[in-house]
Amino acid sequence: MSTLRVAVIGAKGRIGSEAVRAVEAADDLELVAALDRDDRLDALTDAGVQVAVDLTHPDAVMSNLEYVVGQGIHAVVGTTGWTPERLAALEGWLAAVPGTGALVAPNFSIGAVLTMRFAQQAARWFESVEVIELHHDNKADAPSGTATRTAQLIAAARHQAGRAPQQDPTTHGLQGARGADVDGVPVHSVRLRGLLAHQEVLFGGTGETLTVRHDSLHHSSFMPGILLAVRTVPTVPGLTYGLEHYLAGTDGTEGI
Ligand SMILES: NC(=O)C1=CN([C@@H]2O[C@H](COP(=O)(O)OP(=O)(O)OC[C@H]3O[C@@H](n4cnc5c(N)ncnc54)[C@H](OP(=O)(O)O)[C@@H]3O)[C@@H](O)[C@H]2O)C=CC1
Ligand SMILES: O=C(O)C1=N[C@H](C(=O)O)C[C@H](O)C1
Repeated sequence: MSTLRVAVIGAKGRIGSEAVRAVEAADDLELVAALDRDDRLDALTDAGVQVAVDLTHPDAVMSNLEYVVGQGIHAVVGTTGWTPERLAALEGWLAAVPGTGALVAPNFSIGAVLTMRFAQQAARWFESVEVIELHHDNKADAPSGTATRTAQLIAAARHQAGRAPQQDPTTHGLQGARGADVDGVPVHSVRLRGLLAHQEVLFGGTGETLTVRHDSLHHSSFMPGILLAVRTVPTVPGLTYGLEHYLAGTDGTEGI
């Protein structure tokens, strides 16, 4: 059986080290490069890498991807900090190397992908919605990539349903008390030692609330999604945003 030659960039980090172990344990994948800060990216070409997994830092990911995609290496990206401008830049680099694919996944865990989907479905039925994300105390970015994407999806679903933007009644208070505004959806970020990655989406209507909650309790929760992405990305040229696009059909159904 021929194996896919894989690299992990950010290999010494919390999720990167788990990804190294997951790739090494997969019979159909071969870990041929494990890079971290200060390692040279040309090691990827020297090692004949076919798929590179970036799990680094919002400050590092764009220069990494410019090199990776420029070399025609497929990219699986879990690193956060994505903006429309960054996605457009990545799309431009991919267009210059036809046949090369990149997946940017705000979250690789199935539960988080489902949370986003359920939140999208619920969004049009409730007047109020707020997102609370809770993470470990070393996280560099806030709000989390997952919470940002969740709020964007909720806002788009509300807009599509013709729902008016939420009105914030606050006239007195401290700056920041109502969280960050992501497309009109308040997003609150908690950073606490002992946590890993958690999210609640709170919906409110007349006399009722609905809470959709997801908890990643260990970095192993992200591994099935990363391995699926590594195996799929060579078959999907161009930019894909969100693991849900790779899940369709994997269990014989239409996907989520
Ligand atoms: N999409 C998803 O499902 C998930 C995404 N993430 C995201 O992944 C990213 C990493 O998270 P986490 O593992 O917790 O962070 P860590 O800080 O634990 O790991 C990042 C690693 O990348 C290294 N690094 C920094 N810059 C570079 C560079 N230019 N080249 C190579 N390596 C570099 C860091 O080195 P140093 O320590 O020296 O800075 C560190 O070893 C974050 O953006 C996080 O949000 C995390 C979990 C799940
Ligand atoms: O930094 C993390 O830990 C995580 N980052 C991603 C995010 O910002 O959404 C995914 C998950 O929440 C873990």
